[in-house]
Amino acid sequence: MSAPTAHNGLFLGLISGTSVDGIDAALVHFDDTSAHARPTLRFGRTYPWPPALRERLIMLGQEAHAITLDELGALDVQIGRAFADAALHAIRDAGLTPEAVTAIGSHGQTLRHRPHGPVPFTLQLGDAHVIAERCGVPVVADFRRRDVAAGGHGAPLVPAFHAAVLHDPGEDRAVLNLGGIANLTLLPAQGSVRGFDTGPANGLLDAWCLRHTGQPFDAGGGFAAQGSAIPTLLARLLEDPWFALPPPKSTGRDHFHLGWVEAALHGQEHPADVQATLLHLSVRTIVAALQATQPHTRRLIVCGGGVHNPVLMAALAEALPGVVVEASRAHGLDPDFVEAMAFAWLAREHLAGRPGNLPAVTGASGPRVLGALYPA
Ligand SMILES: Nc1ncnc2c1ncn2[C@@H]1O[C@H](COP(=O)(O)OP(=O)(O)OP(=O)(O)O)[C@@H](O)[C@H]1O
Ligand SMILES: CC(=O)N[C@H]1[C@@H]2OC[C@@H](O2)[C@@H](O)[C@@H]1O[C@H](C)C(=O)O
Repeated sequence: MSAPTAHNGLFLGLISGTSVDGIDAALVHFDDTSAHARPTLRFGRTYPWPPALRERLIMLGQEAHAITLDELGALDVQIGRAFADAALHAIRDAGLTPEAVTAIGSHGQTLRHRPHGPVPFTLQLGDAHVIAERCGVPVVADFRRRDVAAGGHGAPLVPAFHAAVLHDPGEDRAVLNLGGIANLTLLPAQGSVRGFDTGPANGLLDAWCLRHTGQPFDAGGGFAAQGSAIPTLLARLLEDPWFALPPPKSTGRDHFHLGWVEAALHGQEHPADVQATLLHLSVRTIVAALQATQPHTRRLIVCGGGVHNPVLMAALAEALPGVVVEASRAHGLDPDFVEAMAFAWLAREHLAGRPGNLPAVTGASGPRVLGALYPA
């Protein structure tokens, strides 16, 4: 079989994000071979995790849960199988066969993200050999570690894709991903792209909501709307020194988890008020970061699951008078599949031999081709 090239058109992006809410699959067509080719989402769907595997992943992501080497090895394969199943379903559900797909870009599942310290690392599992074997399609995977090896955070990676498809020379824009963690991409009309994580978003909202209502997420923001933010709690949470760090910066659920919230509670708080406080924590940290880094932003383009939370979206718009706050759909990008599309794009950049990272975003010492190729 000949090696895949960036000249072929259809790529499949796969990711499970920090919310572990499902495996997003996006079949993306690119209209030419350049990095700025227009991507079209041909098919996007989120496939559920096997419930026991999801439960274990959430538990492992929350705090310092111990894991044996045996379990780690098995998890890598189990996640790889779940990703392969999602890929095969997506290809079939789109009415295609694997031969139609040039390559799969698989992010895998982040289990730990520790880009600081004497031995910086980031760990995504989901054995790409298993995906290539089961799908019969070349896979590009392990996108973050080369950037970390080059002194970067290995995250966020999606700003390069945002820049390729959403930059407008006529206005200062920003793109906000409201995932488990929130991250911003700054797209000034002129000047270089920047991007960084701003802190927790849906991850904490989901965890608190599950504990107090039994529901996996706060559908429509109804639970938060029953309460009011508690100013003293909000102030205590904002004291976390991570928020004051300058970019480049990235974080994960191993930092912002339920234990982190509990450490700031007195115990008398009404659960709905805590939910509202966590929602406003996301808004405050996003808005503060945007105002500090690109104060003249005209348009904030929002993607990620948080666009479906009207309470969160309204609070953001209210905190940003003069800024157009809109979901990415207004720009032809389904907000639920922007990240998966980005990993389809990153696979394509790998095959083209082009760097996928932006050193100004991740802090890496230079541009690097990201990921490794696992042949079909
Ligand atoms: N109808 C809704 N109402 C409120 N929140 C919603 C709704 N639909 C989705 N969400 C939120 O979006 C989350 C999923 O978002 P998304 O898939 O963007 O996260 P992720 O990709 O896992 O995170 P990350 O970008 O940090 O990796 C859900 O866990 C939930 O909190
Ligand atoms: C280590 C890791 O998985 N980070 C995620 C997480 O989820 C959102 C934010 O934190 C972002 O930094 C990143 O994901 C997206 C896909 C990115 O790399 O741009």
